[in-house]
Amino acid sequence: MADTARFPDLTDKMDALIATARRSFDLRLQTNAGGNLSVRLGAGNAIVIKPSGVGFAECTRDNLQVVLLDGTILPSELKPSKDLDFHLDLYRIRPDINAIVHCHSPWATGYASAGLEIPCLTVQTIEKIGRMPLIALSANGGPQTEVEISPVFRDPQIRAAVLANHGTIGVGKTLMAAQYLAEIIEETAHIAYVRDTLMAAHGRSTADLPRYGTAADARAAG
Ligand SMILES: O=C(CO)[C@@H](O)[C@@H](O)COP(=O)(O)O
Repeated sequence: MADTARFPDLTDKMDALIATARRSFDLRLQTNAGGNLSVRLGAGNAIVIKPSGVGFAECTRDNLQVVLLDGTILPSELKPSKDLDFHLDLYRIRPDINAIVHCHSPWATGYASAGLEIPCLTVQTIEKIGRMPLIALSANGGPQTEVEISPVFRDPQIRAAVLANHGTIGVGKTLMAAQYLAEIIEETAHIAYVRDTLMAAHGRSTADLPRYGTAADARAAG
């Protein structure tokens, strides 16, 4: 494990990442060895990231990877996540991002596989997320990389996105903030499916729905 002299918060950030990964696994946002998550170290120029091929429930202080923002991988028996490059690029272009949770949560990935952007249809989702763009697969039809992901997150308002046929990304100032977004994305996809199914069954259209927004919207409307 990299030395704590160089990164005094290393152990704390590793333990936070392990706890976040376990929470995702326990909530079934991510099973098997898919998905990945990372957190920026206090020094600012390095991150801790899940090792490639290791499941969220199997992350330990010994297998987590430390990588500098310039791409230098600190010595380890394992390799960092296959998605390392998009994680690093997001930290470089968005100083406000200190944590990233990427998972293949089923309801959201179902929407993403249907080519549908998940509607931010609850007041909480409007308030916490605002909009979660659907990001297309890479030009060769493979998983999205920083080429597709970074341009979307250059908008400082974007804190969540859905990857077509792949999964979701939540970013935040802390791992818990990013994790909460991963949970809200999944919950919103499930709620949207229930709403759309019930409306179709009752012959209703979204035109029948009331205008709504956040409490701030309501106050502003007077
Ligand atoms: O789905 C994808 C492809 O990028 C990844 O999230 C998934 O395979 C996990 O890869 P890693 O174990 O992080 O290397």
